[in-house]
Amino acid sequence: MKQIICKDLKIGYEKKILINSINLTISEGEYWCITGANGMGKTTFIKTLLKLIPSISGEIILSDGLHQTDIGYLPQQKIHQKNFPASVEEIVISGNLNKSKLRWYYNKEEKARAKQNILKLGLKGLEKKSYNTLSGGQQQRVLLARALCATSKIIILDEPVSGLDPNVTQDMYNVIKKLNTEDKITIITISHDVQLATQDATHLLHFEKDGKYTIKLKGGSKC
Ligand SMILES: Nc1ncnc2c1ncn2[C@@H]1O[C@H](COP(=O)(O)OP(=O)(O)OP(=O)(O)O)[C@@H](O)[C@H]1O
Repeated sequence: MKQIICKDLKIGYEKKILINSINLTISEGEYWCITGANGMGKTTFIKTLLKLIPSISGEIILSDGLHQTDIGYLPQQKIHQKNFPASVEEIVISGNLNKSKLRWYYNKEEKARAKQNILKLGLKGLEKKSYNTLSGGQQQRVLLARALCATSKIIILDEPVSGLDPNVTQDMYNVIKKLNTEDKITIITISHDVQLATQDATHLLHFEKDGKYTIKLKGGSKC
């Protein structure tokens, strides 16, 4: 089932076009990995998909009843965010805010969903801990559990393993792979580690200089 269709999508900022004419379709259950050198426009692309910034031209079509709120987002963590003074359970349950914005409390299902995602991400026992006392890998799991409270359809991740040591990095990739293969969640992730990231990806979107890009499918064939 098609979920996101980009048609002649031109991305960038005022007077600065980064990628010209992106044409691609992301379907349910796919795992897209976006690579490219620094400054090529990877983060700009996902922010454009998330409608956090406007495109220069072209279209992003959400297909088959998908809504913008069905797209979960794990942003790149900035240093000051690592010191956020809230508990694990408070952060995870806040993933429901998009849906509950007309209410000032969380309902039963939202609380159950938060509990379930805490379990799924191996955070049981850490619920009352303050986020700023956790390791980098645990913090990423908390943010992923939060994103899962917002959606069970698509998750977009901006460099989810940045700053993690190799074992924790592999752990994080395993968690993401499980969400993709077992829960059928569509994954769109940015990575600098092409080899590790593409071990699980079904599609490799590579941004190049001069506004160009390539798409490779698992197994190496181009499309
Ligand atoms: N708000 C902004 N206004 C203007 N230019 C911006 C803005 N944000 C980013 N840029 C510029 O757009 C270009 C692409 O940035 P982007 O963050 O999308 O690259 P990236 O491929 O994700 O890089 P990295 O791998 O370093 O994270 C860079 O030259 C950057 O300086």
